[in-house]
Amino acid sequence: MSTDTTATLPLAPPPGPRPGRAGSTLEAQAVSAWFGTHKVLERVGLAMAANTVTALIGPSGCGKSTFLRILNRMHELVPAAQLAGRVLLDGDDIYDPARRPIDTRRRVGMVFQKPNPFPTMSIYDNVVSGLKLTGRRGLDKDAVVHSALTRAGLWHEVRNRLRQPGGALSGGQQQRLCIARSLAVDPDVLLMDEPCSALDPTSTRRIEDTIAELRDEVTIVIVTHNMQQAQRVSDHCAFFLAAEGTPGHIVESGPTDEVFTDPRDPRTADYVAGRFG
Ligand SMILES: Nc1ncnc2c1ncn2[C@@H]1O[C@H](COP(=O)(O)OP(=O)(O)OP(=O)(O)O)[C@@H](O)[C@H]1O
Repeated sequence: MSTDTTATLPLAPPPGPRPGRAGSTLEAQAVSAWFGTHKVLERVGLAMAANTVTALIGPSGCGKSTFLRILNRMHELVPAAQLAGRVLLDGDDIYDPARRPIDTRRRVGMVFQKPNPFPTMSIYDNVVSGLKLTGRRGLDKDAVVHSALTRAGLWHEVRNRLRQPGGALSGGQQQRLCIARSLAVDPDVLLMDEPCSALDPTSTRRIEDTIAELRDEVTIVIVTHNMQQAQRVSDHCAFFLAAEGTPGHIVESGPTDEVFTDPRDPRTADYVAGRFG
């Protein structure tokens, strides 16, 4: 790889979705969570089918982000955080003592609310930054960069400036760079915690387009406060609520169309109609 800041990668044809590749199923069973003595989730059960997008919706503080972090073992990094229940990734409990957290985090990637590329690191190095950490050595890095940036919908915008710093990109481009960084380690599941909340409408649409394209190869779980976005991007939807100081729980989950147009629970109807939260 040249150090020329205008360098492009001599690769053709551009890679599309990985052939024969499918996302994984993820299933939470009776998941409860605490921070110290504060119980924030109560026996949450949710099946997230392979190659679907599941949106987690609900008012602030009902435990959506905590639940998301439990799905890739980031919750346990918080001091005094505890949990009960099981999370099955393709049928295997990610909390089995024999399994290493790093293996789960390689298979279950995460994109955060605020784009967080390494700002002084080049675009190229940002994309490959997770490879060593996750034990994926000996790969053709140029091919990984080309593929991950293409799948994140960013390749054509940055192909001529791969050696420029990630921090020089716009907010929306930085978020797609973070998606590319997650994709570079070849995850089966991608968790997204309000990935568009810091972005303008155009950048938001680009990320939503990217989510639609990635559905064929990864299973996606997204937290969003934007009801239109939940309807646009998700196949399934789970409505969380933590009423009056009680721990967060799922009031209702199901196909997104049904949750929005024909909810079973009046609290869901009120929330999706914007009557509270
Ligand atoms: N690191 C932490 N230490 C202690 N309590 C925490 C921590 N993180 C979250 N909490 C608490 O857990 C509860 C659930 O928070 P969480 O961030 O999961 O909710 P949320 O639904 O994602 O909210 P928002 O939509 O505002 O992001 C809240 O009461 C919050 O104060």
